[in-house]
Amino acid sequence: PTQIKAHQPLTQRAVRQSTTRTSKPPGVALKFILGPAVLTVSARLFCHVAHCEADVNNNTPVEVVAKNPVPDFKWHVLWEFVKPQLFTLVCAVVLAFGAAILNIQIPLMLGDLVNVVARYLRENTGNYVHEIRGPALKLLGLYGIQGLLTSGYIVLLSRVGERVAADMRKTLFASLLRQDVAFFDANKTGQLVNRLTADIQEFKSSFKLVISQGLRSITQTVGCFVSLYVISPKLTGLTVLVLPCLVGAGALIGSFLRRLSRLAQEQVAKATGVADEALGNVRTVKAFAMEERELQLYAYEVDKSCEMNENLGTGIAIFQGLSNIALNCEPNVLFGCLSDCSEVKTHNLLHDDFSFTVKCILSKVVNYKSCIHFMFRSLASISILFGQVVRGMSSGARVFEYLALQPTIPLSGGGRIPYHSLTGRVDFMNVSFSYPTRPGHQVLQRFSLTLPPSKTVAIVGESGGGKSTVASLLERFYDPTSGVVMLDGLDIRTLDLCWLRSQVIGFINQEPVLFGSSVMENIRFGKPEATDAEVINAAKQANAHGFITGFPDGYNTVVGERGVTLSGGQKQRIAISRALIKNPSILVLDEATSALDAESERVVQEALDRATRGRTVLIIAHRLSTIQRADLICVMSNGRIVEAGTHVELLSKGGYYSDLIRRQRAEGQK
Ligand SMILES: Nc1ncnc2c1ncn2[C@@H]1O[C@H](COP(=O)(O)OP(=O)(O)OP(=O)(O)O)[C@@H](O)[C@H]1O
Repeated sequence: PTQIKAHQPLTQRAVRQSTTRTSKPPGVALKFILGPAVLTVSARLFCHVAHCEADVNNNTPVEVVAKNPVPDFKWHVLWEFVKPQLFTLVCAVVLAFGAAILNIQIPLMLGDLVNVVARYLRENTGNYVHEIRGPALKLLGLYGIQGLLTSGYIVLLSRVGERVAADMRKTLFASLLRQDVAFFDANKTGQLVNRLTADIQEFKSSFKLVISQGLRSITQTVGCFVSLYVISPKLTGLTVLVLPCLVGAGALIGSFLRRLSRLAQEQVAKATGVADEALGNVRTVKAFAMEERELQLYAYEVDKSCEMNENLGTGIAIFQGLSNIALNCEPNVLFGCLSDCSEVKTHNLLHDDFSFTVKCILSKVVNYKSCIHFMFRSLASISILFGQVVRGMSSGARVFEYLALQPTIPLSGGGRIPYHSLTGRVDFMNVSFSYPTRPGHQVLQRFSLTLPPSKTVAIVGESGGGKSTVASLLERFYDPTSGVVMLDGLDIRTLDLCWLRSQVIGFINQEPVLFGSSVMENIRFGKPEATDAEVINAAKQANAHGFITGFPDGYNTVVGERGVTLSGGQKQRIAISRALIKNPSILVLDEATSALDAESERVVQEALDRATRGRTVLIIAHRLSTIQRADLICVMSNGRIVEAGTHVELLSKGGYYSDLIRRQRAEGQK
């Protein structure tokens, strides 16, 4: 049996396993009824806690965004997107309204036509063709105009929908790119991409459907209502009394369904996140033969989202069923009251002829009943639309939630130091820091360090000691919880961040990430306005020109997603070229050679030695051999500098550094 199991296709096994994992516990329906309520209460509590912790640390409470389960749908934000399309939208609405009015006219015209046919059949006199021509042509004309109006409003409406969706996508993408690094620590990429794609798609579909179908149903309802009033004002009054109760009950169930929808959409985004992570790291997944586990994880999340969406579907179905029952029963209840209706009594008094009275009332009743049925059918289709409104609004709310986010570290604004007077001196003064996603864990504690202009400072120390965090603070990926980082004596929080990152600091890390475009574009990423000659010059400085020109397509070689078609050393040298092209005053090398083999390291090190000349350099190093020539070496432990000096000074001290060197040599000999 084990063997048979081993040969089962992955999908079947994963699906089976995930089914067992997600098999419904008893009372699952209850969970979904109580769940949202409990979540709302608990989310409020937790949000509060997260907020308090973040406040204590003076950091962005990023979790608040991630944990807030029900963002509100903000009409004013929608208005901002719709405003530029207002003229087109109004035209679409007018055309749709015209089409709906004609829709009401068509049965009446059809009635005229049928009357002519019936009269001719009954009396068999007159010129049939002559008599039928008028109503028939009118009806044909009506069909034609109705068709034109319908095409017109669909064209306009789809234009509005597409443009609103495109604007939303662009604005949301811009808003996401603006966010702090801490925001990306707290939110999975797949979930963010889901908001850009699935949520906006859902919102767009709902938007278009609600306007086209909603307008038709509402117009028909209003048209029928007027007809009802003409037939019997009293019965219509009774209807008006009953309707608000139905609408109130509907709104109540609606808010519950919206919450359910929101949870279901969150779950879909979570499943996308799992797939995104697995596909994005497919080499690691394959290297560990983890395809099956990833599939199980994905199947588990998909099953959960399927279950939640089924529950939502059941909720919507129950709601629509109930509203249909209510809408269909209402006319009958009204007619139950008809015997009591004074209109009937008046008819009885006025007309002694009982059969005449019955005929009059019956025709009125039939008219009223068919009219009210037509109206309730329209109302029923509005209630069906309601499901779409629920989904559309919660998708919209999810999009708007991220649009409203303001980064705590603004990308632009602040001062710039003129290039000729910039020395590149950096001071960390009493910096304490904890990551916003882990506010209780202090990574740096009253950390102080100076990077003198044009000198090389290396930080070494145990793993997790906070070395990379120092580099992140210099790049201003995060702001210190307390203390200050200064550039040429100015707090970097007062400087223009865009200038700082694009012109002052060059950053090269252990695993350089390239984009799936050409070598030329990847290097130019460091300075978009750079000429081809500048790109080639930067590549020469980084020892990259030789291998690039060795490729058949030279600088036009496409490097594949994240640079998969290049070796580690080649990627690193392109990353160095990318950093050098902006001619930065400060270079940060975060373990830039630690992922390379000895030969690649030698070539890259050569490039780095050339690149670091005349600049302020911060090297975060694992391999101590690469930093021996640094002007200052600092040993970090638990977020503090415990030892500092040159290689020779530190060796002679016989402290932490010499201990590290000894350990590394011992590891190398093993
Ligand atoms: N984005 C993050 N969110 C939360 N905690 C983080 C984050 N990045 C790092 N940390 C934590 O901060 C501490 C310091 O990490 P850091 O990467 O600065 O150490 P390091 O000295 O560079 O380690 P290594 O030499 O292994 O790269 C670690 O405990 C780590 O778990």
